[in-house]
Amino acid sequence: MKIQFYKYQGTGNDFVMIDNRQELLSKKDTKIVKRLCDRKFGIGADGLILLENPDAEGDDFKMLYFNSDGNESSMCGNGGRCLVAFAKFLGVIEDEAVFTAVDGPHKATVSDGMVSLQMQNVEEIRKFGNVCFLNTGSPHHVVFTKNVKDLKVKEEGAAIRYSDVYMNNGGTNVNFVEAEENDTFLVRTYERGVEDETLSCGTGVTAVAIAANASGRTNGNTIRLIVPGGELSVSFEKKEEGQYENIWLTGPAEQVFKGEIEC
Ligand SMILES: N[C@H](CCC[C@H](N)C(=O)O)C(=O)O
Repeated sequence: MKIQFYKYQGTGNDFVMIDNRQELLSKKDTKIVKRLCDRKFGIGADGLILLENPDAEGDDFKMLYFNSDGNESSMCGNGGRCLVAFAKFLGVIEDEAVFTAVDGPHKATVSDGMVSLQMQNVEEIRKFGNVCFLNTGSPHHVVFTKNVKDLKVKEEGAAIRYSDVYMNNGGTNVNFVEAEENDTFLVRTYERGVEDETLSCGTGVTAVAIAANASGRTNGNTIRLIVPGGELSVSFEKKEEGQYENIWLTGPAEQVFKGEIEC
């Protein structure tokens, strides 16, 4: 069966996007998803996203996210932003969206190629020295360090992701962070389910921004994150210790190409 697909990227985190409202693609076929994401035998992407008809009253659509290993996964922040741009391109929305993803409801706005996505509230942040662990729709280990540009992110990230602490609890994403001038941080991310460094991770930079505030590394509530694929910003409201709400991830989302592929 021929399937039409669109390729999107948000600060270098790239996705195969499929309008699956006719439910042409079987959601559970891990092998197909893995092949479509394969950078040699398929289209190539960090993940694959299905736009589906909404279940919840008042929603514009539903989001299903798959990592490039073919498995359905937790929330993807950059993917959510790209999906909103895709929905606008398809005429499913105009400049605002309400949709449900694996981690619950999301609101978003889109204008001039920039998408702002509201993320789930953060209820708990665990701190160990220069490390924070929190969930922003996906689990993130955040380590504040120096000389991030010299790190071997794939090796060092995998060592943490597969360590006993995380191995038997579903694993984690790993973010290496270096403070720049106040309210700006450099971030490199090892992504679970891609099992490599990605050029950007939306739920990752969201975790970094909140961890920086929670650990006293910034007093700001609008944080600039510089990633290998570009720049994102995260804004939030701190309610109480470890409680953050009204969290918004903002950055570009671009359609790169479209095509058809035999599935
Ligand atoms: N690989 C992540 C999900 C996608 C995260 C990332 N692409 C983002 O933009 O949030 C995980 O399995 O937890």
